[in-house]
Amino acid sequence: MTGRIRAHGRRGHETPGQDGTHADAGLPARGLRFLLARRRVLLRLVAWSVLETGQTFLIGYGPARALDEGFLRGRADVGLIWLAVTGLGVLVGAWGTARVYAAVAALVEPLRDRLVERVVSRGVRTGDAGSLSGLTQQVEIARDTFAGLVMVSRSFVFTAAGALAGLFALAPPLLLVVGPPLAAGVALFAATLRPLARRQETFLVADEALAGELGAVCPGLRDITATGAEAHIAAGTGERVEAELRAARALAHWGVLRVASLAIGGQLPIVLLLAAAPWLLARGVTTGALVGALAYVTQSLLPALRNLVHGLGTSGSRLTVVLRRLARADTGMPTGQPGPGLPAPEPTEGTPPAFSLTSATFAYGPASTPVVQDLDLTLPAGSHLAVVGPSGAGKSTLTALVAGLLAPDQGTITVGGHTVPGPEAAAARVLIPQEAYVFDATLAENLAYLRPDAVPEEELLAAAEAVGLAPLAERLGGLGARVDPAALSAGERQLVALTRAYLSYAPLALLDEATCHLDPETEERAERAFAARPGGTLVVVAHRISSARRAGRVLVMDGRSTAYGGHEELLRTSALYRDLVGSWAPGPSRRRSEPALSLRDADGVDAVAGPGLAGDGRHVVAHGPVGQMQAPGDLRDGGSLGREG
Ligand SMILES: Nc1ncnc2c1ncn2[C@@H]1O[C@H](COP(=O)(O)OP(=O)(O)OP(=O)(O)O)[C@@H](O)[C@H]1O
Repeated sequence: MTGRIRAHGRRGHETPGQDGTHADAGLPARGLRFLLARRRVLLRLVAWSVLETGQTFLIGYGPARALDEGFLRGRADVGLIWLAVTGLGVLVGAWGTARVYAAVAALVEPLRDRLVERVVSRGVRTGDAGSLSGLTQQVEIARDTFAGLVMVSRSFVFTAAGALAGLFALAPPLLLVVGPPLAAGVALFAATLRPLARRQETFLVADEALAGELGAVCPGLRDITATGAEAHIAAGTGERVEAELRAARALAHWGVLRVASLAIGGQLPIVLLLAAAPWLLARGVTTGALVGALAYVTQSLLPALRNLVHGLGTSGSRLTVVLRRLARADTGMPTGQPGPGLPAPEPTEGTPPAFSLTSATFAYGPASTPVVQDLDLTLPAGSHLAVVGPSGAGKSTLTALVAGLLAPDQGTITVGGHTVPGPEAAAARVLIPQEAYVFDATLAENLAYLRPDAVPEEELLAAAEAVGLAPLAERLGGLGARVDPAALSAGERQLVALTRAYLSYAPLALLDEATCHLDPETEERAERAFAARPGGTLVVVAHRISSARRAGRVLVMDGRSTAYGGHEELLRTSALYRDLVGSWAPGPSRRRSEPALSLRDADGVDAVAGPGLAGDGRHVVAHGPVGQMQAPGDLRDGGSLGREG
């Protein structure tokens, strides 16, 4: 078979409650306790930050003095000395900032260590390696974000202190011009902080939910199409896109206020200083002081405020979300709601064939040799067909055409009387590929995924029993047990996928080597269960002779030539089929005296065949080891093949 996708994705359905977006009263108190326990580090941080205050002070004061006492009085040497003092101040400030980083590390690393310790001990206790790796990643986010927050908020406080002190030292009237808009901007920002943080959180949760959804969906696109779940997946993903869009809009509305606070607190003072220049000069404010004030606003206050607004506005809420999750050891695991699945097929007048190909031709490229050419094949509802052929003969291509994954270049295909491709046809078939799609949710959610309705527990258990999943279900801990796809063997995943398909309303089941990892007995049980679905049709791309024997009809594919008939008939008529049967591992030979199937032709005359059956236009009554089909119409015959090789 061609490669198939195994998606281990999970369907995250995070709600604010689950995600910890509601207030967690313990968190601020714990944060305060953490800081108080590190008073010495905090003191060191303050001490080094004071150097930054001094640097800020000099950024405005130095140039002001250089102008007023130096350059404007024709004393360039004095001006240069003041500029040199300013430069020295900047150097000392930079040295202080480097020490600040070390102090911040001393504050942040213990937080990280403590969080890692908690996360790891929880992971060791629960043995939940997947959640452990997710949580440690969140710890790193928390560490980086916390460090960023400490830096920007500290920087704003000490820069603002230095700038305000400088303005006062230069000329107190300058404070009257710069102070009120700065205070108004900071007040507006403070007022928007909480609502903005809530919206930021909502956005983050919506963003993660969408990313989780896409992470789960994208690797399984082929399987989703194969199982006809496109509409459901599109609806689920669409909801998440909408949720993120709504969250982004709400965030943007509040973001406008954030920009306004920056404009009022950081940019308005520049305009006011320029506009009030005559008034200030008239009150004895010197030119140098005016230039110094402009330097404070443009070089210190505005950048510090901008960092605060962006840093606290974005990182603050991110940190809150992450810390809450870590505090609750909650990574937002999914609730994994079962999807609406496939709609029940519309009841139709009469019973259309399970599928029908009319002059179907398909090639993978315009210049390629067709894999399927001019094929007419009609399979009555309720049949059991095995598709066999050497590797590369086109078996998967045929199932993909019937499933609507590929479109024929010529001819038409219908499933359940509905044209392929189309939603009705998609709802009438389920394709189970070789690589089974199992997702990280409960077993019940995995099994009921293709059902639009709530599936009673008894039905799930009955399906598990029929397909052969029951022992695994018991071992996993029942229907409510969480399934870790990576912890299942390939065969176990196939059993889960088969049971899911068994429970779906799609009457046509296409098993594209979907049982290749099962042992022969389990494979037989699963195939028989599918064949016995009332009104169900089973198409199996067979990889064992036993599969072909069990099926009422066999389609032999070999490039562009095909042969169609019962097992015995094909043994007589198809050299390729004889070769294939010979090359398959021989099972214990059946005694010819023990008929596997008895055939009753259309006139009610019984005929006896060996393993398998033969002949068009016959009804089949099964008994004996191969004939344990239970459902009426299980091996109903009547398939027709327009083109035989
Ligand atoms: N996506 C593709 N693009 C181009 N050629 C393809 C593609 N998929 C299959 N083919 C070719 O089409 C032919 C039929 O492939 P297909 O997978 O249907 O065969 P198969 O009978 O299912 O083989 P197997 O038993 O090995 O899985 C092969 O020659 C294969 O190389």
